[in-house]
Amino acid sequence: MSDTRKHTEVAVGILIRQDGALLLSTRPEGKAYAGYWEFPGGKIEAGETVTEALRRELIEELGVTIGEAHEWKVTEHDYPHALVRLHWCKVFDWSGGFEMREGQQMAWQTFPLTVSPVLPGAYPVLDWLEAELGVTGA
Ligand SMILES: Nc1nc2c([nH]c(=O)n2[C@H]2C[C@H](O)[C@@H](COP(=O)(O)OP(=O)(O)OP(=O)(O)O)O2)c(=O)[nH]1
Repeated sequence: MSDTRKHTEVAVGILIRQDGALLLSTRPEGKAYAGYWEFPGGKIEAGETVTEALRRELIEELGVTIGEAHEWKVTEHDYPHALVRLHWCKVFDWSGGFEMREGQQMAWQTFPLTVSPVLPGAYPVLDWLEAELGVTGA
């Protein structure tokens, strides 16, 4: 029953470059929605904070060590494979190279996005980001 499904907690990083571009990457083969574009991140493991999980995931996936992660929004999405709770963090500082350690593709994006398809769980956040950049941009 849907109201008894347990949420999978996920930490997601919105890496924002100085020019305002956002980092998206593709989901590796073998995962649900393989090939879809998403913000980097992954499941929070037992005992981890959102920030700790995000830091670990970005090292594992991209070889990037993040500075401060600013927890921004929490959203939920009900997929056939999982009911996820997404903890969105903005990140402005990082160090290290971008190595696609899981064979992903990456792209720095501004609006309108030029990559697709994007994971549906990211749609609301993309709308908020686009609205913000519309206000603060230019
Ligand atoms: N990373 C990320 N996950 C997202 C986004 N939007 C969205 O709905 N999700 C969902 C998809 C997945 O169900 C879940 C993330 O889980 P995952 O399977 O990618 O995490 P993981 O890397 O820890 O996976 P694994 O080690 O278990 O293979 O969150 C997004 O923009 N980025």
